[in-house]
Amino acid sequence: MSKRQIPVVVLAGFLGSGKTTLLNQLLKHSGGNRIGVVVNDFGAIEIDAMSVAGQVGSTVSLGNGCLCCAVDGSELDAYLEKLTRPSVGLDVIVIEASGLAEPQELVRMLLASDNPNIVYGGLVEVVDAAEFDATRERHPEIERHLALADLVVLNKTDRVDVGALPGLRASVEGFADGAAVVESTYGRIDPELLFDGKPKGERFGQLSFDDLPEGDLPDGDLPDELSDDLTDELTGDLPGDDAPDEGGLRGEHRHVHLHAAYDSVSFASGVALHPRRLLDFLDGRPEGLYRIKGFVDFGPYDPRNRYTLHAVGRVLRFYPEPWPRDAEHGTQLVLIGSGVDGPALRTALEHCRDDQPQDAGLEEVMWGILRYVDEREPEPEPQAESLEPESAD
Ligand SMILES: Nc1nc2c(ncn2[C@@H]2O[C@H](COP(=O)(O)OP(=O)(O)OP(=O)(O)O)[C@@H](O)[C@H]2O)c(=O)[nH]1
Repeated sequence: MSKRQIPVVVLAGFLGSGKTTLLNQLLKHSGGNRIGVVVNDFGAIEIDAMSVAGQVGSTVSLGNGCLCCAVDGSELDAYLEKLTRPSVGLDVIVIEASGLAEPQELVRMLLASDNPNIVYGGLVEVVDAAEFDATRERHPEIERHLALADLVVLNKTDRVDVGALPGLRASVEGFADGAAVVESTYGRIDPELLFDGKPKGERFGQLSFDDLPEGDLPDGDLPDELSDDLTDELTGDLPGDDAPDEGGLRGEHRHVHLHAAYDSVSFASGVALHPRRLLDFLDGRPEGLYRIKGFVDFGPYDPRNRYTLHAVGRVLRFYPEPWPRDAEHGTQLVLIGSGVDGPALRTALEHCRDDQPQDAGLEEVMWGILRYVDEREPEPEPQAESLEPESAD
């Protein structure tokens, strides 16, 4: 009797494009589908894993470092093995890649997996509409990612002039090589696009090893010493199927990865941060510091709420929400940037700590922060009841 294989969808997209937001939308409006989630954070503190709704149960976290650099994908295989046990009863698994992952490496791992219970379900690439041109200029690799996508979600259209949207969409479609492009705000897409329904007449879930070399880095873009190796790899040298090449180009140096140019800095503090000091830090953040995310504790300045902080490029937002019951109060931040001075950033954040609050209770201390407060994205009408996931074990 043939068993139904569980589709595994890769959710990719550059830093801050809206992957976690989209994933949370899917989880809330799953239409009765049971979704397993694998989250891959780039920083040492697993902010994404903590930000996924219903994170207990069928969510597993592959933290600290891009999954695309796992040489043989064995860690991923181990998690997929757990998630695909019949007792878990999942209909679909979504892997949220880090914002710097190379999607083709993840796709390759899935295609190479010998887990008989899964089938590769396609690559969804999330694009920040407002940042698309700037990101592409800095990282032309994005064009390559779009070419591999089965579905492109042009997200944050609310941040783009209505008049500019058709041109932007046409540009994205030009790179997307026939894949469906859907526009969204706050990741609100029809969940059917990922589950049963595939965009009619368009490519979805058809990628195979043969497709992966296409649109990948041409030799000319690579340093000479890397190009032969990459060509080998793209022409069928599957991850893990030859002897490790210690000290050679295998693993982290073998392919040119987007995240090679980025560093992450993690900062945690049990001492509350002073709102004004943090704001000064954020106002003066260096240009290369593209992404900041995490949770901030302003202690006595707002004892009821924790503040989720998101900076994407120059956009800064705080989202206050009551501290979860029993949550230990504290600040946890991940900062991701290119050409940034990690120790200096950490020192600057340490200076934001407020050991002896002098002006606690003075409302105006929070005013600066409140200028950046965004209401949580408005909820659309519920489309279906959500389903509480079971434990993966
Ligand atoms: N204006 C606007 N903001 C959005 C939209 N979608 C997401 N955001 C915001 O963009 C920020 C980043 O969103 P995330 O979902 O965390 O992005 P991500 O791709 O998971 O980020 P990384 O995992 O760091 O790569 C958050 O502040 C979101 O609320 C949108 O459609 N419009």
